[in-house]
Amino acid sequence: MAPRIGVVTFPGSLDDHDALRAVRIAGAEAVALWHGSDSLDGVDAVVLPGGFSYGDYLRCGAIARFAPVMDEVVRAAGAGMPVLGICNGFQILCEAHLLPGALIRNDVRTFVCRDQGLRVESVDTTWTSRFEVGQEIEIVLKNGEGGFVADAETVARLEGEGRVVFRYTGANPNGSVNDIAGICNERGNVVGLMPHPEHNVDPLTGPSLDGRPIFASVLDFLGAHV
Ligand SMILES: NC(=O)CC[C@H](N)C(=O)O
Repeated sequence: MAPRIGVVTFPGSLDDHDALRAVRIAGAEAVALWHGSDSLDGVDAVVLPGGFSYGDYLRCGAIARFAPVMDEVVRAAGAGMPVLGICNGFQILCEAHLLPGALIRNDVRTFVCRDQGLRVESVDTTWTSRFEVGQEIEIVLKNGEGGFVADAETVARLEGEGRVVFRYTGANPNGSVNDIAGICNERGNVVGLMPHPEHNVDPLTGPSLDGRPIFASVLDFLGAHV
């Protein structure tokens, strides 16, 4: 039986359908989950998609973090379930304290939308095992609040423990400390990144298929563990 991967829709989610599609393209069963639910419907992994949950009011992800479904996401993440937060999903993971640090307004003070070069820094996560360390990839970046910040001690710990998963290449697009584009938790089952791998899975829309290994990696993991 194919692993079941859930994608949570919050009011204001934008990229939930693309995430569901990316999951299907990878070969998993895609399960739509709802923010108001207190159940993860027995899924094997969860994606928090991009968008503008609750209209980005207060701060991106600050209200979504209190959605009923998040209690289950936090519990499942603690039990080792793979959880991926894409852009607004990354912001929600930080607000929920599943990942450290915060995402603040881009230093350029404008929304940034472009194809972004990234370097894969860690393949020791549930979502990146299919990449090579140092691999250069291209993934869509589109957000207004993508600047990753954390206190110096936290940044040093992330760097020292190999928990920086992706780094921007070329000019830093948003002021993220150390060019950080994505990080993981200590166990490597929770990953958050600002770029959108779910938009880079189809040759029709391109420009690359570099998002595919993210979803293939978790399928490898689930194939071995479910
Ligand atoms: N693409 C997104 O998920 C955007 C996230 C958030 N609304 C921002 O602008 O930063």
